[in-house]
Amino acid sequence: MIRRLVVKVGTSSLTTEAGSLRTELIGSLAAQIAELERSGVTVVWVASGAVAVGLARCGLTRPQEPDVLQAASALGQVVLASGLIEALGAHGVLGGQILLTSDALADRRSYLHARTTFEALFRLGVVPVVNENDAVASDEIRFGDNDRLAALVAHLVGADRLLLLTDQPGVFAKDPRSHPDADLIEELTPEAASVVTLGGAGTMRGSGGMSSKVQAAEIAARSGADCLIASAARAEVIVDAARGRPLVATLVRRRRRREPARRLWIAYAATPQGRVVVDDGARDALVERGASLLAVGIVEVSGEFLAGSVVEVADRSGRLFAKGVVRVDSRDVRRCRDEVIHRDDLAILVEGPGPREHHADG
Ligand SMILES: Nc1ncnc2c1ncn2[C@@H]1O[C@H](COP(=O)(O)OP(=O)(O)O)[C@@H](O)[C@H]1O
Ligand SMILES: N[C@@H](CCC(=O)OP(=O)(O)O)C(=O)O
Repeated sequence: MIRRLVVKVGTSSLTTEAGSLRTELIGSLAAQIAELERSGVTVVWVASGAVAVGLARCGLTRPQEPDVLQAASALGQVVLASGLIEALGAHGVLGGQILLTSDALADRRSYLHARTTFEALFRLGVVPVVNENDAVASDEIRFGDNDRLAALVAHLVGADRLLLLTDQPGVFAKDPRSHPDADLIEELTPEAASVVTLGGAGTMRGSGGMSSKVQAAEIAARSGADCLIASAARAEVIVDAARGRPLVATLVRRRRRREPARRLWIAYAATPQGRVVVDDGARDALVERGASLLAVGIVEVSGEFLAGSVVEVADRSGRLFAKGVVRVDSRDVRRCRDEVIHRDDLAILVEGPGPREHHADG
């Protein structure tokens, strides 16, 4: 039995084509969350649909300019959160809303603040209903999709499991909408992932599609949580996923070690402002030995960035293998005598025996 669960339900499940809430499904999800809460499992409910609901209220459909989508979220979020909180209330559970932006988790201080608030809500027996703060998030700092947000929240609260509920029973070898005979992938190992083709969002309303769920599962796995991708419509899906009962779904197993939240943010939430290309020696030092990046190993710098920005790190063949926070402006990189990226600010994106095994959680 797990202790903490983050459940994320997508727009395609929570809203109808016409952009209203699916109240019956929401009621059933709320009943399951209430059942788990009563049996001592702490649940966070990440819910999408603010934009879809808001657009419908204005008589609009996607696609729209970003500012219109942000404005739509302002209309839709209150409806979405009230619908969910009311549904929880019908089962005797309190719900409270938390709206997050990626910089809230990037900055150490606000990360700790957010964590403290989640913990206080848990102590009060309140289920946090979470979404991105779409109305104020700028393009640069947006998570962009709630799958990733849910994975970073799973890390923040130390969840043992992340459950991504959508309109499909899991990840298929190909998009089941265009390939109805595609096989369901029961466990997404790196080998299995190599045969999967991920299409875009299934509906006009959903945004992330299956590829953002697979990326989110990877973040969860790296932060110590198993991830299940399953159908929101399957009866008792949340309860069965929490209790480890048999379930048609796609599982991505957790890795042995949790990574620090800041490094997960660098790897997955931050928008890179530039790129450095390094030689093979520097690549090996970073990946195999967990070293910091020194100027001597850098062969090319592209983009203009300031100290403190996140940049991509690629090898000579152009393969992106890390991201990190630079300590110098782009024009000073070559002259830098200290670390250009300190090892603590570096996220390695490829498998290797290196730094990830050595760092405690942040
Ligand atoms: N390989 C795949 N396996 C399963 N679904 C896929 C795959 N590739 C693309 N999809 C699409 O992803 C959709 C789910 O993503 P999305 O619409 O963003 O859902 P949500 O709103 O629940 O986040 C599915 O309806 C499906 O059409
Ligand atoms: N924050 C947005 C959700 C964006 C999103 O990730 O949607 P989905 O792919 O349906 O989970 C909203 O509430 O409309």
